[in-house]
Amino acid sequence: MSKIKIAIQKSGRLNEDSVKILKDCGISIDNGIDQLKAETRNFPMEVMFLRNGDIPKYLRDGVVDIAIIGENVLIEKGKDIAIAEKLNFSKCKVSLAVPKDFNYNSIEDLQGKKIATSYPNTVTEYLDAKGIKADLHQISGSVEIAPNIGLADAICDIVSSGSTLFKNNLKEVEVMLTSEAVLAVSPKISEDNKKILEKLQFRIKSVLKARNSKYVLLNAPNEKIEDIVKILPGMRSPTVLPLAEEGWSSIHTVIDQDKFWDIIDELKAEGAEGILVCPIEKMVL
Ligand SMILES: Nc1ncnc2c1ncn2[C@@H]1O[C@H](COP(=O)(O)OP(=O)(O)OP(=O)(O)O)[C@@H](O)[C@H]1O
Ligand SMILES: O=P(O)(O)OC[C@H]1O[C@H](OP(=O)(O)OP(=O)(O)O)[C@H](O)[C@@H]1O
Ligand SMILES: [Mg+2]
Repeated sequence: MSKIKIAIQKSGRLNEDSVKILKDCGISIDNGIDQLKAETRNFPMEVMFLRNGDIPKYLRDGVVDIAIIGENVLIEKGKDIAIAEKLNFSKCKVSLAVPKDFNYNSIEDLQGKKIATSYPNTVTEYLDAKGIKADLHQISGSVEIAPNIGLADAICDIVSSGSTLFKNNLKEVEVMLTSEAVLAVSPKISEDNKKILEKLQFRIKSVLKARNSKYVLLNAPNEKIEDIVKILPGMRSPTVLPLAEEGWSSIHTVIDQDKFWDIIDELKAEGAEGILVCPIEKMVL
């Protein structure tokens, strides 16, 4: 039977969440930590542990069928590679930054300047579109230190909390792109493995949907049910069950995590009591 080959990052920012999402999809990896390759239980899959930056080439060559990779890396060196699913973790930006005392007004201020980066294609494309010519200095890490040691006037690198920029006395001046972890697909994937990919994607969608949803139970007087149901954006319509106490009901529904606190305030105002909020493990739609 065919097995799909998936690449995940060997170590670094993406590794833990990549292993976790596979686990939440019911796929456990047999002792992958110090190996480059591991088998999985319960699913026709082989896992390769690779460097994030090398993965686009392995996908292009068909050495692996799919991969969990930072979208920013695909934009930099894998524009020909398709994204099957966005995974909602490792969210970051790729930005241009300059020293805090640089009097920056517009991108024109970078004309002819020296920019240090690990993302030369992304920067070149961004600057070309704005008619700016800069002198790129490609380095593979610790980019934020470049202006302080006189290596560059500006930098382009990943920004998340902004604390690395802050510590190095830099300020973000242009956000070139936003990124998150994605499931990418090799253009050479076989028909058999495409079917396995479909199964995996179905599981991933259920896991992601569940992560973003909460199961809510609450009690309310019967005369308030209609108003409360109007507030609740459930999967279909909420479940309403009578309580042992005459005149009261229990209402059950699923709501988006992001909307949760706003909705809770409205529910309380309508007389809801005993509100319970529970995590959901999987949501099959
Ligand atoms: N501070 C951050 N916050 C959120 N996501 C990040 C952050 N830094 C990096 N990422 C994301 O995680 C990916 C992997 O970053 P990491 O620093 O672990 O590896 P790397 O050194 O870029 O790659 P390699 O695996 O090739 O050594 C990046 O491409 C980006 O998508
Ligand atoms: O805005 P922040 O939250 O500070 O995150 C941004 C930093 O995170 C990444 O580095 P990482 O810590 O992965 O180290 P690395 O350079 O060794 O990859 C990235 O290269 C930035 O330097
Ligand atoms: Mg890094």
